[in-house]
Amino acid sequence: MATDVHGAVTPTPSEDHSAAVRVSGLSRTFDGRRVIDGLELTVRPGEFVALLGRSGCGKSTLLKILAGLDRDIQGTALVPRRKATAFQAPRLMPWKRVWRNVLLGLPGKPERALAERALAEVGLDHRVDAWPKTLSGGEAQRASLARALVREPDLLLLDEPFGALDALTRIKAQRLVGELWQRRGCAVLLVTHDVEEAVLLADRVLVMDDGVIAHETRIDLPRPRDISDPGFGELRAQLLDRLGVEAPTATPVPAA
Ligand SMILES: Nc1ncnc2c1ncn2[C@@H]1O[C@H](COP(=O)(O)OP(=O)(O)OP(=O)(O)O)[C@@H](O)[C@H]1O
Repeated sequence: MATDVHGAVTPTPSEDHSAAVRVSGLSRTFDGRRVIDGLELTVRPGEFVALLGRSGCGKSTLLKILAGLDRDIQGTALVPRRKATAFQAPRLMPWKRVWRNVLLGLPGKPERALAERALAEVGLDHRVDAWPKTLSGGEAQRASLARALVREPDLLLLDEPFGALDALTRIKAQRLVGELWQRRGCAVLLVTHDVEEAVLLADRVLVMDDGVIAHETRIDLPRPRDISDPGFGELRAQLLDRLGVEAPTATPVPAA
């Protein structure tokens, strides 16, 4: 069953299994400036979509709207009732142990075992009783992912979840998200600044500009993807070009 961002149950999407996100004519204005301007977007169930775009183009605004955190909109944004988010900052409550953070906000009296299972899925079974301040950056981000997974989402909204991680931890976290997505089969919308990350993980990469989806690239490379594959490099270069960034080239070795 899908709801719109105002929480009203829509008449048709419960039978409409063709989309996990259906956005139409969406606009959001801040101080007289239209940051999102008649945006159209459809994400299929189980699809992994990455969203790129220059800083300030409205990516996080779109994600907040889809998460139901910003309702001051025009147009429609239909999303599944079961959705979950993970942001760049893990947002763990420091006064609650990790497992309690994972269950935070769930209705009823969810059992600890539920949190334990989700924490095991992200490789944190040994940190169930830890306090958030004792977690490393990568562990905190994985706890935040466990909190999202425990909701069994049909749609996972990720806003730069790896942005603050060091390079090695980031690669591990990307791999984990790829595995979780394949195992869970939920749709993912990932906001990122990292073109390589987008090509590595997504079925489709969207570029946002001027308040709309200005460009889309389908990534048909087989998984698991290899960044040294020529096809990977080609797609990365195309997307960098779209973003107005020159792709790095090998530095010529000066003749002796
Ligand atoms: N609550 C707000 N009040 C006023 N302006 C806002 C508000 N939220 C966002 N904006 C403005 O809307 C524009 C889009 O912001 P948003 O955070 O969505 O961009 P972004 O594409 O996610 O940027 P970045 O890649 O730097 O995170 C920015 O110019 C921002 O200043």
